[in-house]
Amino acid sequence: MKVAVLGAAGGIGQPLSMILKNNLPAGSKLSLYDVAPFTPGVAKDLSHIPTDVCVDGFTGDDLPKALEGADVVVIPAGVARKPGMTRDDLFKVNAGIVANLVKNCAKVCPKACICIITNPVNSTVPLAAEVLKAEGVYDKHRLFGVTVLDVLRSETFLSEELGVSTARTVVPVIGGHSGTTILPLISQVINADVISDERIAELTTRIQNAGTEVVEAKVGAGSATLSMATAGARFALKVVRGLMGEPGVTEYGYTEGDGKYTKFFAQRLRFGTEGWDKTYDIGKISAFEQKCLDELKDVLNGNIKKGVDFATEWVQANK
Ligand SMILES: NC(=O)C1=CN([C@@H]2O[C@H](COP(=O)(O)OP(=O)(O)OC[C@H]3O[C@@H](n4cnc5c(N)ncnc54)[C@H](O)[C@@H]3O)[C@@H](O)[C@H]2O)C=CC1
Ligand SMILES: O=C([O-])CC(=O)C(=O)O
Repeated sequence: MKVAVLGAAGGIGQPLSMILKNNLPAGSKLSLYDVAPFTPGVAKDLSHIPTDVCVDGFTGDDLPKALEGADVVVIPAGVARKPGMTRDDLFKVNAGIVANLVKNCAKVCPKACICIITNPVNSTVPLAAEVLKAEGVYDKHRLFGVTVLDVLRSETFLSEELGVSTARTVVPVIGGHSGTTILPLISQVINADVISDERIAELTTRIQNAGTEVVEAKVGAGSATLSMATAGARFALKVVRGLMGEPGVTEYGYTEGDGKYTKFFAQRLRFGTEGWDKTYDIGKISAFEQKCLDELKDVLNGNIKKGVDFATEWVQANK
């Protein structure tokens, strides 16, 4: 397997690449690309870790070299939030970055599974889909928005709440990846019936605002990087396991599914040898969760439209 990380020299990119170097199957290749000129140095640094994963670093005009033969591309390239900003405020800068990187993927590794971390994920993923369509290579089973950090946070907060190990805490998180579009299904957590409705509402809000909690605590130095690197690696390694033919590997991710709720929607996916091959129904949800789900659809649809509209213009301008 070859995994390329675009934005590999950044706050997420470096620890994500380190986790991948330490955990990809023996014989894999890890390819790092970033506009930062020291990216080959990050690769050199990682290359001294004794695992059977070969690392290469690229910058500048060498993006095609970085992408050559990639099976999985993970994209954390772009700017991060500062206090007072919403994820949507990042769109202006990050939309063009994602469009350009994805166009390169379409040309060099059209069959790669692309995992987008760059915010606002709710919009950058539909945007990427349009760019891939314009290049004639879009396959909805191979394009993902990485929303699994919401799952990690939910596992942490719910295990603290219930006093049980994180290893035994499973929390589905559906919808999207910003504010009220993040919908943890706390009613489905084992023993959640001991948590009051009021407390469930508080926990839901905390999970929805957890990114902002980190942005504020980092006082201007960026947003979640280490927890995100952990989440991004968990996701990418599962995509790899699916591609390698391991049965029954699942995770939550934001993709173009069956359109039951919104065109792009985060839900549990199963990974196969051609990308995701099955989405799981959200199951029985509480009245509170149903109300949240009804309300998030308009917001998410607006975010999706924003990405599609941008891509339509971008594709015309960059023919
Ligand atoms: N999906 C999620 O759950 C999360 C997403 N994020 C998002 O991830 C993105 C990256 O965050 P950080 O790593 O903290 O930011 P960062 O600023 O530390 O790193 C971003 C990296 O992207 C690189 N970059 C910029 N333009 C590029 C281009 N055209 N090609 C290649 N590389 C390029 C920069 O040189 C930098 O090294 C942000 O948009 C942030 O909002 C952050 C946390 C969670
Ligand atoms: O909040 C942000 O800007 C970064 C992010 O997506 C998260 O931490 O969930």
